[in-house]
Amino acid sequence: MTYSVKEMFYTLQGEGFHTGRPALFCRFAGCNLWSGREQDRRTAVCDFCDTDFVGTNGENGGKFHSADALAQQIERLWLAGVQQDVNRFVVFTGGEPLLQLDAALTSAMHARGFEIAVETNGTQPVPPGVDWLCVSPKAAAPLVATQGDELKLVYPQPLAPPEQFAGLDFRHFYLQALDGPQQAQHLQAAVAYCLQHPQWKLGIQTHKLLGIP
Ligand SMILES: C[S@@+](CC[C@H](N)C(=O)[O-])C[C@H]1O[C@@H](n2cnc3c(N)ncnc32)[C@H](O)[C@@H]1O
Ligand SMILES: Nc1nc2[nH]cc(C(=O)O)c2c(=O)[nH]1
Ligand code: SF4
Ligand SMILES: [Mg+2]
Repeated sequence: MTYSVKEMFYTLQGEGFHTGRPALFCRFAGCNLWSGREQDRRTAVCDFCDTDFVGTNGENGGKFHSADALAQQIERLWLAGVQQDVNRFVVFTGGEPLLQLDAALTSAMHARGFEIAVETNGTQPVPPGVDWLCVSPKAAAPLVATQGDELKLVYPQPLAPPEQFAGLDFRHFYLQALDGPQQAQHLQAAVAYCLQHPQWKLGIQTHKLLGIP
């Protein structure tokens, strides 16, 4: 298996349950719900993406020709970032990470002592070895990952209201305001929804507030 990685960076998890936790982010290239090209955004299944996941030209990006080669580079970047080597934590995201993440790579990360988190749109089967699964469903995309650790719904999506997901098997339910020109209104609406439906917590994209990657 060859893995195509857009970028890798050491930062704090900015979103969801593990907000604030130091993590090595591995952003895979490519997604099944958008080409990543602006001219295709209007017609994409997922049209609000805040991320550039095209190609392998980002910081520490590239093609890795085996699970071990990629795991070794993730470990190197982790070690380059930390002073105290504890609590090893990798977040696989993208693009859509479950187009590429496989059992060989989760095994190679576990062999190096990493806890593994995944940020997925929920349209792909989940490989074995994922320690923390965050599913972020998209309206008009089939949801196959109906259980996990946190469900993080970008809000509002008129065709994917929270009630559609409230019965699924997750430990935490977050509404994350849709970032864009209307973000302030979306935040207010998310606050109001959480107040009325205490099953849900407000999720903030804290890295954007902090100005960190
Ligand atoms: C860029 S996606 C990559 C992982 C995966 N493809 C997914 O959609 O979950 C990472 C997270 O950012 C969220 N996200 C993307 N665009 C956003 C936006 N404009 N506002 C708020 N959250 C957004 C996604 O829903 C997802 O939870
Ligand atoms: N700091 C930080 N936290 C994040 N949590 C999820 C992210 C993502 O793009 O998947 C992300 C990201 O891009 N940066
Ligand atoms: S599914 Fe995720 S990576 Fe793909 S376009 Fe949507 S937010 Fe971006
Ligand atoms: Mg992001």
